[in-house]
Order: sequence, then C-alpha cells, then structure tokens
Amino acid sequence: MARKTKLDRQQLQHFVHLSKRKYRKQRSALKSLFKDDAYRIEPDVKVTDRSIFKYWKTRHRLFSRMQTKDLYMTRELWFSVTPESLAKFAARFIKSCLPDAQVVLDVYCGGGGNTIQFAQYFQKVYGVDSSLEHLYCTYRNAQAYNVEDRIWLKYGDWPTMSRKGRFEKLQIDCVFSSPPWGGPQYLNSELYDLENALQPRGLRETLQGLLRVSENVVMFLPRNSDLGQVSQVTRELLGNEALCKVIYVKDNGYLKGIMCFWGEKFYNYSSPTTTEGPATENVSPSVDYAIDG
Ligand SMILES: C[S@@+](CC[C@H](N)C(=O)[O-])C[C@H]1O[C@@H](n2cnc3c(N)ncnc32)[C@H](O)[C@@H]1O
Repeated sequence: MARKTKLDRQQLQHFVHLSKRKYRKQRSALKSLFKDDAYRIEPDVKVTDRSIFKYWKTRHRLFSRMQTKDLYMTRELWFSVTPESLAKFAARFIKSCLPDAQVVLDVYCGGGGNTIQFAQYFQKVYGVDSSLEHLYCTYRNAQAYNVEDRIWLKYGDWPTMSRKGRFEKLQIDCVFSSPPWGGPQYLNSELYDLENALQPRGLRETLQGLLRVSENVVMFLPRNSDLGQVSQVTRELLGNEALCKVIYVKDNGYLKGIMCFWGEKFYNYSSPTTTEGPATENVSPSVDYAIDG
C-alpha cells in the first residue's frame, strides 16, 4: 500500500499553531520532513549506525509495531523513547486512578512513546517538544498506531511556554513529563541530583510549572534519583502533609526508572499490582513499589 508522505491541511492542524505566519520556517521544514519521508525505520532493515545497533536489536521493546510497520526515529530517540510496556503501564495506571479524565498533556513528548499510549486511553493528548524532528516522528509513529487523530502537537521550549501560562486554561486532567536526564552518564553517580542534572530545568521549577497546569502530575525520572529531593520539593510546593507515590518501573526485568505521581487520586489508589524487585525504601512522604511493565 502506498505510504502517504505529503503533509496535508488536515494533518497540519495537528501541529498546533504551525499554520500561523510566524511559524513559516518551521512549517516549511516540517513539509520537507514529510516529503523526504525522513527518519523512517523499515521493519527488518538493519540500521547502519553501529552506535545504535544495540538499541535497534531490541526495537520491539520501544515500539512493538516496529516489527511490522515503518516507524520514525532520530538518533537521539533511540536512547530516549520510553519503552512501550512502561508507557502502557503509565497510561493504564493513570486511567485507573482518573477514570473520567479525557485530556492529557505530555511535556517533552520525544518520539511519542508515551503520547501514543495515552492516546489509546484518553480522548485528547497534547504533546510538547522543542524538536520539530521529534514532533514529526511522534506524528508518524502515531499513524502507525492509528491514533494520530487524537494527538495535538505543540512546538516550542517548555520553560517558556510554562512561564507564559500556556495550557493552564485548557482543562488538562493530567500532565505527564519525561524530561531529558542528561545522557547515559546519568548513572555515573550513585545519587542523581534532580536539581542540577535534570534538563532543561531542575525538579522544583519543573514540578511547579506542571502543577500550574493540573493537580495530577506524573514524572518519569532516573532510577537513582535522590528521593530526599523528591520529598523536600513535594513538601515545599504542596505542604508538609503532601504525598508523592514513587513507583520503580522495570522493562523485561531491568529497572528503567521511577515514576513519580502527585495528586490525591494517585496515592489513594490501591492497585492490584505486583510488588517485586528492589527493597522498598520508605522515604517519607513517598510510597514505593516495583513494577515490571
Ligand atoms: C527523554 S525525551 C522524551 C521521550 C518521550 N517520552 C518518548 O517516549 O518518546 C526528552 C525530550 O525533551 C525534548 N526537550 C529537550 N529540551 C526541551 C525544551 N526546552 N522544551 C521542550 N522540549 C525539550 C527533547 O527534544 C526530547 O525529545
């Protein structure tokens, strides 16, 4: 079947504001990406870049449809897409805790690992990223999962959007964020410093901005994150009695990171999930689980 490679008017609608005059340059760059069918990964055609070969070998863990469909990946996305099992877990857990939720915002949406899974469970998903190439990949990947009609992508720098109060009036039910961890060296130190190593802003500023959009916030953070900082920031921003649920998430038996949940509906929810894996640390005010997605 012929692949649709042109960006048409209907598709352009899903790139919020890009039809505006001030985004002329970005619109034309986006058209070129579509026209060139850029960053396409065909099933079973080996990647030539040796540095990403090990990621390519387990590509089905990133996107299960990579085995049968064309997906779209920049070099950076090979290292940073949330594995599908974890993205699915996050979407399902949020849906269980917030059954009436309809609108989710995915800040730092990358190649759509999370956006696509959210779109399977929620009516409308906004994705924000400062890389036009990544937004393009998100849209293409959403097409492979037939959920492109539910996603709305906004190009730009999140700290700037946050400062300007973008998304605050849109009645977002839950905001998810998977910020850059600063490359593979995030594991170099025993304890990951959430104020100084997290990109492009530290935990306090990031969480503060996300809480202005919704009272339900989820962040995907390194597994060696300093939970003392999580506790401190939670208390500072939400009061001494506030809680944050921290879930250790695994993919294929490997610990991939932690998911931090802020919002009453998350910590009052008792899930029928398994609790295997590393010993749970009771870092007040956090509640920890280990879950294999
Ligand atoms: C870890 S990746 C997100 C991966 C995503 N959850 C997925 O599954 O594909 C982080 C993303 O943040 C984006 N980013 C980095 N700095 C940004 C900024 N200042 N504003 C918006 N997006 C930014 C990067 O382009 C990258 O796509």
